[in-house]
Order: sequence, then C-alpha cells, then structure tokens
Amino acid sequence: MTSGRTVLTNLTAATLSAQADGYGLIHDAAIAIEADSISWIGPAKELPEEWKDAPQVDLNGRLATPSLIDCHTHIVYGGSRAREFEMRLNGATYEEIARAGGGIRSTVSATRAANEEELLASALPRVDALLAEGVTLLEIKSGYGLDLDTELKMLRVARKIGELRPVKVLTTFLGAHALPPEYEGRSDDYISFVCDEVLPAVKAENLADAVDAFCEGIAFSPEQVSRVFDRAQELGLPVKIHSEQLSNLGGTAMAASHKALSADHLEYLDAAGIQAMKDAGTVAVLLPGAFYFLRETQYPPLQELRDAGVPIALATDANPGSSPLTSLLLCMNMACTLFRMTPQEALAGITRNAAQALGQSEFCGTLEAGKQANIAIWDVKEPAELAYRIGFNPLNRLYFLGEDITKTQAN
Ligand SMILES: O=C(O)CC[C@@H]1NC(=O)NC1=O
Ligand SMILES: [Fe+3]
Repeated sequence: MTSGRTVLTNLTAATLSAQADGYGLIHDAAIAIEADSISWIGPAKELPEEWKDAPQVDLNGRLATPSLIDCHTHIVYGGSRAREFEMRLNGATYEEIARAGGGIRSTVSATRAANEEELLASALPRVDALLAEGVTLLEIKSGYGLDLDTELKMLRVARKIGELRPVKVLTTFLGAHALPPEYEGRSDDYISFVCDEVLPAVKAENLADAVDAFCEGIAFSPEQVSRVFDRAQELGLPVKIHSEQLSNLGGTAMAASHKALSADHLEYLDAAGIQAMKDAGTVAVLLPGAFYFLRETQYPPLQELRDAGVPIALATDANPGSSPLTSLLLCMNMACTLFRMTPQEALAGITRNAAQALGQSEFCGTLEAGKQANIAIWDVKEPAELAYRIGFNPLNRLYFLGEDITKTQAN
C-alpha cells in the first residue's frame, strides 16, 4: 500500500493524453499518487512543494505508461478447441469438424456442462497471463451458454474474477452470440427468448455492464440485433457489437444508431459505417488475433478510420474458436505487422481508446491528474519497443488504484 502519498521519480512518462501529440511523452518526469488516483504528473523539476516530503520511488529511467486494458474478451468458457485446430490442419473441412461436434456449439456444450468452480478454474490462468503483462481493466463476455442458467453462470464467474484478482472486470451479456441447437431454424424465437427472459434476469441480478451481439450471416441479422439493443436500452444498458467480421450486413451503422460504445472486428466495414461511427462517437475495436488465426485476407479500413477521426482500440478477443490469444503485447505487434498501425496507435488502442470503448474514459486509460493511478512501468527505453518485441514481456512494476501490485526484484 502506498501509505496514501507516493511520488514516482526518474522516469519517462507516456501519458497517452488525447490533448498531447503522439505518446504525450514527459521526460525526467514525476507522478504524484494520492490514495487511488494520480494527483499530479509533470517534469520532476516542477514537482509542487507539498509533494517534496512524500515517500519517493526511483524508477531508474524506466518508461511509465497507463496500465493496459483488454476491452473485448470471451475469456470464460468450458472445454478447448485445440483438437479442432489439429483436425483443420490435418485437412478436415468445416463441415467435418461440425459433424464431429466441433465449432462454437462444442464450446456451448462444454460450458453448459461445467459448474462455476470449473469455469473459474479454467479462466484464471488465461486471465493471469493478461495481468502479467500489466492489464488492470478487463472486459469479459458471456455467450457460450445460450440458455438462461448458463448465461447467468458465465456472468457470475466473470464478476468473481474481479473479486479474486487485482483487476477491474466489466461484464458484457452476449446472449445473441450464436443460435443454440434447441432453437435450430427458429432464430426469431431465440431473439424473443433473449429479449424477454434472459436480458431481464441478467439485469435483475446486475450481472452485466453492457450488451453485445454477433451481427453476421452465421449469427444474427441487423433487425434481430436491433431488437436486442432496443431491449438493452430499455433496461438502461449500453451496447456494443461484433460486426462486419466476415461480410457487410450494415450492422455497424445499425449499432451506431443505438449510440453503441464500440463496433468490433470491422474487416468489411464500409464508408457508411465509418460515417455512422464518427457521428455517434462509436469506437472501432480491431481484433488482429482473430484476423491472424482465421487467416483472414480482408483488412479493416484503417486509413479511412484514421481519416474520419474514429478512435481505434485493440483487444485480444480471447476465445477458444477464432482467437485463443491472451497477450495484449503480441496483439499490438499483430496490429502493427498485419494492419500497419503505428506503435503509438497500437499503445493508444490498448489504453486510452480501449477505456473509451468501455465507457471508462473519465476514470482511466491515460496518465493524467484525476485519473486512477493505474500505471505500468516497463524495462524499455522507448514506447515502440512494447509493440516491436514478439513474445517478450518487459513489465517491471504495476500500480493498480495506487497500489504496487507487482513486486519485482529489479530495482
Ligand atoms: O468460435 C468461437 O468460439 C467464437 C467465434 C467468435 N465469436 C464471434 O462473435 N466472432 C468470432 O470470431
Ligand atoms: Fe469476440
């Protein structure tokens, strides 16, 4: 615990402030922490007098950034799809895999069969991999239950993770993720079940902070998703969407008309969707892990999103089928290497813009006075190294709500 007042010194701060150019770098910086917040940040030589007597932590010239935010994960689920991965690489077709019980429905079966303790035990190692890289805010979706009890079970497990680990967890109800077998051929009836039975129960138990849906030919239409979003907004829940991942159904524009926090995937996004996001303030969340793992060839329209000034976030999309990725540092490298994002855009994508995609901008995502003291300290000389290295974790120290939660030997 920081005894309430601490000054971090001898560091370079990448503030990621929206008002600053590039990384918002402050060289020879100091950060004054009081309780759980940043009270002051700036050049150490300008440290206010009242902080001169506070305990200091010398960070030996290391780099400080906002701690990391994974704004899109399906990290709670039962079973594994590794066998399916192997079948595919041995030449099995999608149909053969489905007939063998593979695909998203295999995860649904495994998740329905697992109890809360089993789901928690299987999720925690995946969550710990993210926390080891400096994640302090994590979004976790449901969507592998597709029935009332299992959707509630998943969201309870997600809430439990936030109680057991030093991380803020925001939960998202994703009942409209896929059509469960018992509703085969009756997708409108399933959407009615989601809207009339599951969503009210989720809200009554305060289990979700937002509502998501998969708008795709293999999932649900814009009209069906719009029904879910109307119900979510009647219940006072913000919305976000998986859209334009495999085709363009106009889901992004529909979500923007509901003032969606974010639209995610976006490989097939068009100009109308971009304009709608710009007008609504909807964040674009790119998911390079799914693009990479599915060997997608359609690139998201990065330059058009830049030109329109739409904020761009990044996330792991950690899930067993399309993105078994639990590294935001590797996610940054993928975004740069595959999508040609700059390292600065990638770092903003897992800090400031990820916070905005979760409606958390007033609390975190940058190193600025008044924000939570969620600060990652890195053994690197410049911020670009965080996206440049592949499979290397240079995290030296991590502050969450003002507390040093990663003890390190290095000094
Ligand atoms: O295959 C799975 O388990 C999830 C796939 C995943 N879900 C979604 O909405 N898009 C995806 O790629
Ligand atoms: Fe996803």
